[in-house]
Amino acid sequence: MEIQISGVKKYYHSEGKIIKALDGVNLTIPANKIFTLLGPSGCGKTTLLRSIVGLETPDEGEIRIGDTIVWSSEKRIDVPTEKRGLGMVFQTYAIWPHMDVFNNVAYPLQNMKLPKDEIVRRVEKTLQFVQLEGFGSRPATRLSGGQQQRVALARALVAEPKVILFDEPLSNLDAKLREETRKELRSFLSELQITAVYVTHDRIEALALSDQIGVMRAGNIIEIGDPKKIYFDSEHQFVADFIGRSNLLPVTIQEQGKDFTKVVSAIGTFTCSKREFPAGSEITLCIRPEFVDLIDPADKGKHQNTLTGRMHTMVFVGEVYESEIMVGDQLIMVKVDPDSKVKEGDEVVVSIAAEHCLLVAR
Ligand SMILES: Nc1ncnc2c1ncn2[C@@H]1O[C@H](COP(=O)(O)OP(=O)(O)OP(=O)(O)O)[C@@H](O)[C@H]1O
Repeated sequence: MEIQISGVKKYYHSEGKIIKALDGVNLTIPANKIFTLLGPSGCGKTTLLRSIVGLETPDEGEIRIGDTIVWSSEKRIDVPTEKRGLGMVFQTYAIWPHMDVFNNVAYPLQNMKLPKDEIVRRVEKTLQFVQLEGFGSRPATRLSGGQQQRVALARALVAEPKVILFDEPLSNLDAKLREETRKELRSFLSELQITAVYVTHDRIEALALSDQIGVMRAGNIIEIGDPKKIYFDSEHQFVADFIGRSNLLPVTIQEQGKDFTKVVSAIGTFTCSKREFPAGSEITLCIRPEFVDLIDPADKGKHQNTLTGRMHTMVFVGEVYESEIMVGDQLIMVKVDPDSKVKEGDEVVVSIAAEHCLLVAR
């Protein structure tokens, strides 16, 4: 089911200040996809999620789930949480320690007062789906973190909701388990064909899990796109910077060509992927470290956008050296192959293909 959010505002008043947690959010969350709200702490992700669920009452606007208006300030509609047909998984799994796995998962169905045999059938089907078949009588506390998270997922799914919402569900797991659970979750959700709304401030999680990402800043959605669009082709410096390591250089436009834009920075001119900006715009050139190529100085004339500098630092992190080159008085981050012969202090020449010179609004 599609979720439509129109003009939703939520202001908090604290110590004489107004906090604009949601500042007129307009957003369409597509049906049957994994949509992630990504942004730094305090940008309003949880407030938006809780407003969809009905745990938070916005000040203004309208929220529609499928064809049903679940909240509207103007029409004075406020459908209670339990009638919104949603499943929810929280950061703290919120599974009940005094119950076994079966009863944890069965709880929403028992609340709906379904017949006992129907409850057993649906709980078993859901436990099988999350690969916890045969765990029904296990006390919930005698499960690993990843298994507890799957119980929470099963409980959210058992009533067959049309929409499932996740608030940082993996943040209590260690790094390795988080990675595994992320993969599992993606495959569970893809198989179910369900609308999933996922809140995280972890960019890798957002990239790995989502069909679409909505990046939030200060109570607003500033950019929406699939993970590759957000990573490779973002439009705002804030998004480019938040989603991955990048070299950000202030630039001014020198020339708009037919299929390129030429810009000037403190360390030289760059020919970039074409992007139109209003005259006089203050813009930023974003270059990801993985697209800065070390080249043979003798080949300098054959390459675009070359820079000469000195290798400043090289930190070996396994698959690459995370390195920095000093060009003028600007440090440029670059990834260097682990078998490279280059050493700190060497003079080096790098080039960056125009297609990887991304111009973004500040
Ligand atoms: N009950 C409240 N009273 C006052 N301010 C609040 C309240 N709840 C949230 N806020 C403020 O509203 C803003 C948005 O909070 P929210 O929890 O939605 O952000 P978030 O993006 O989910 O952050 P995090 O990733 O840290 O959970 C923050 O500035 C927060 O301090």
